[in-house]
Amino acid sequence: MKRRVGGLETEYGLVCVRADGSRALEPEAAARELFRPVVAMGRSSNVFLRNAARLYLDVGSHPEYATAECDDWWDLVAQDRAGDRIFADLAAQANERLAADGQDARIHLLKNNVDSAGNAFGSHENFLVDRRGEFTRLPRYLLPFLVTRQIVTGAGGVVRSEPEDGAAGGAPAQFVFSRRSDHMWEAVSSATTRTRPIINTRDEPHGDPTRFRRLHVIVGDSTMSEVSTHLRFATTDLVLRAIESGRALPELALHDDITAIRAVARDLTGTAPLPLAGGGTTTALEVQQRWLDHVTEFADESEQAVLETWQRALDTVRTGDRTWAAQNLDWAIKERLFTQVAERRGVDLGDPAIERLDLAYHDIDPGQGVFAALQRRGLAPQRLAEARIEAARTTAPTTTRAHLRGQVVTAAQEHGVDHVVDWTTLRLTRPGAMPIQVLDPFTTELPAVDALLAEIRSQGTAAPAQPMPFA
Ligand SMILES: Nc1ncnc2c1ncn2[C@@H]1O[C@H](COP(=O)(O)OP(=O)(O)OP(=O)(O)O)[C@@H](O)[C@H]1O
Ligand SMILES: [Mg+2]
Repeated sequence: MKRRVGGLETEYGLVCVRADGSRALEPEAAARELFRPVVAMGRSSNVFLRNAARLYLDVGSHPEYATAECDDWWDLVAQDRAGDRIFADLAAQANERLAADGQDARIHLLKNNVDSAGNAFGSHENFLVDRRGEFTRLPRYLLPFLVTRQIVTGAGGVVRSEPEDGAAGGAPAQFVFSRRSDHMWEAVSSATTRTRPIINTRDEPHGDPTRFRRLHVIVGDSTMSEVSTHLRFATTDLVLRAIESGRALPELALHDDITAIRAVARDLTGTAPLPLAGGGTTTALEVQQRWLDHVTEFADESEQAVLETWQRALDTVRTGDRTWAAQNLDWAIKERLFTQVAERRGVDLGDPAIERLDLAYHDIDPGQGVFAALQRRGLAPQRLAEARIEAARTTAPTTTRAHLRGQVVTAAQEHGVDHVVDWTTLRLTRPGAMPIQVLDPFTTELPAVDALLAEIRSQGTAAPAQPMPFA
């Protein structure tokens, strides 16, 4: 597929603490407070916004934002960043209500993947693929790429590895490319939580099932850096295109994906031997470089910047020179930050202060989050213009069917007309209203939608309702 649709689902960690750091509200109660304006406006904790994204409360009290369908990966980053701001505003509003109520309680939303109790939650990438392509052939080529992709796009973090010799004193704390690697239990499966696979095969295309499938990639870390988020989609898209092209591909199937993903996380040199299914070994750096070299053969002019950034990321691991990466890639930004703070305080990386810093890095509150503070000091990237991120809060991507959904939701909100939409369907809730199906994610114009918009405008109340106050 030359043009591909994709979307990113982010589950946020939710904590509500007192000024002394102890827990103030249980997650369920904090989530209820957070979603109060959403439920008041949308009469549900599962709504679609004017930017065509889905905002909802998933099981386990993890607020989730799923971006609209994008076919440009910088658009996707803008839509994702807009989601952070929408949730940051909801949290700020909830905190004002709690304070006005005299409660010593503050909600924090964390765009990360593991909470302090060791529970993992997700950041799922969705890619449209052709039904006729051999879906069953995908994992063989995609898995080695995804297992090793963390050396580029991992969020970084600290784990306590098992001591190799059972020595006393506990396991040493160690910086890793991705903590999520330890929470992956299967390579491919149709479950998302129970066994947590790298690729989820649940067949839910959100489109014409005879033409499309939706590839659901579960392995990614939530990334704060726009460069890291962009690379997750841009590199995977290129690899998918290579697989779809039918040409000869790098044969790098690993002997054991799950053992390998944990080993890759812990090896900051990228050179630890990874046994291949067909005998012999490879390394994380080799797998990534082979794929990069392979896709370079057919990438076009507009993709040169992605190839260069990908190469820079690999060179960082190969040479150990962090100059560029420590200001661009999440794992390297965190590696430098944690190392500096640990040295300054005379503690090791396993110290609780470093764990708190890790959480604060992912706090989406623009005033309290460490990532936002680093951005202000020029130590973390901001590639997208401020205006583009702000516009993405209320404007859907214009090059996919999200454009249609965005128009319908915007008009319905402005005119106070009850409606129900999902990824494929648009309809009014009045009795007898016919649903409009948009089964091709690339559709951006449809006469039936024009008619629906005219109906909404004619039905609308004389004094239009205000759009949702948070987006
Ligand atoms: N045909 C498609 N191909 C690829 N991505 C799609 C397609 N249709 C929708 N998407 C994207 O897939 C994501 C779906 O998010 P959603 O949270 O609803 O996921 P789900 O897997 O269907 O459900 P849940 O998270 O409730 O299990 C969105 O980011 C959306 O933009
Ligand atoms: Mg979801």
